[in-house]
Amino acid sequence: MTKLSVNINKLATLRNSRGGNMPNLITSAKDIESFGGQGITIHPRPDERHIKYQDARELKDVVSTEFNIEGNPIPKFVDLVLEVKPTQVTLVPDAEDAITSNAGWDTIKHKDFLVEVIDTFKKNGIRTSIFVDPNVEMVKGAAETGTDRIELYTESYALNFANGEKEKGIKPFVEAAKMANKLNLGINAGHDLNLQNIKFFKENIPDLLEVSIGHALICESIYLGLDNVVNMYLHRLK
Ligand SMILES: CC(=O)[C@@H](O)[C@H](O)COP(=O)(O)O
Ligand SMILES: NCC(=O)COP(=O)(O)O
Repeated sequence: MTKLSVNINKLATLRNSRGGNMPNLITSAKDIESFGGQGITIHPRPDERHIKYQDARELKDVVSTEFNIEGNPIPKFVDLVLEVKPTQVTLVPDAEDAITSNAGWDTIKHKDFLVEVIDTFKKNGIRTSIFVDPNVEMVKGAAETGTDRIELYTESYALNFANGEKEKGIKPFVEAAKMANKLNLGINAGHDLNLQNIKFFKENIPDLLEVSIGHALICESIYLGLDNVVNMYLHRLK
């Protein structure tokens, strides 16, 4: 079974745009779980433009499914994760000014760093995952870091799928996943997955353990919820 972990970064972006506490992340996380979501993902960035470090602390007390914290393991991120102790930490090599994640780790070049930081998290009972491009050499490098899982960076798949080239898009992911299976690495995936492209991805990736989905899921929730809410307003305005 593939678990769905809902990334709530975008809810925090919306909340922060007005100050105040709407939408409320704690209520939203609980609701997502009550609707069947099997995990909550957050990706606090150094500028805290969406998820704030304090959100991570508060969510820890209410998330009863899997809590996944993603981010670049700079010292303050490492301290936060060690304090919060989520189920899983996903290491992402994103630059401070990145609009969103845009590359996986070079697991060969950064092997020593990754070995050290993964060891720290694992000693604290936190499952580790590292964000990688669908590249067999990077998967082999990931296995050497001691990580429990990899997260396949799916932007290229999503782009190819949207361009009508799903077979071309999925191919490197199938190869990377087969290598991960061979090396006993668990497989997660994420970035730009959506209601259109998720089924084909799931059907083709052997032993896909978890997907984390945020941007599209929140947009789709707006598209699919607008009809209902507009009509609720109209009803009250009668
Ligand atoms: C690692 C990954 O792909 C996601 O965490 C994605 O980067 C979401 O982050 P933003 O919501 O900041 O775009
Ligand atoms: N790890 C990927 C994630 O959490 C969500 O990415 P996206 O769906 O917001 O692109």
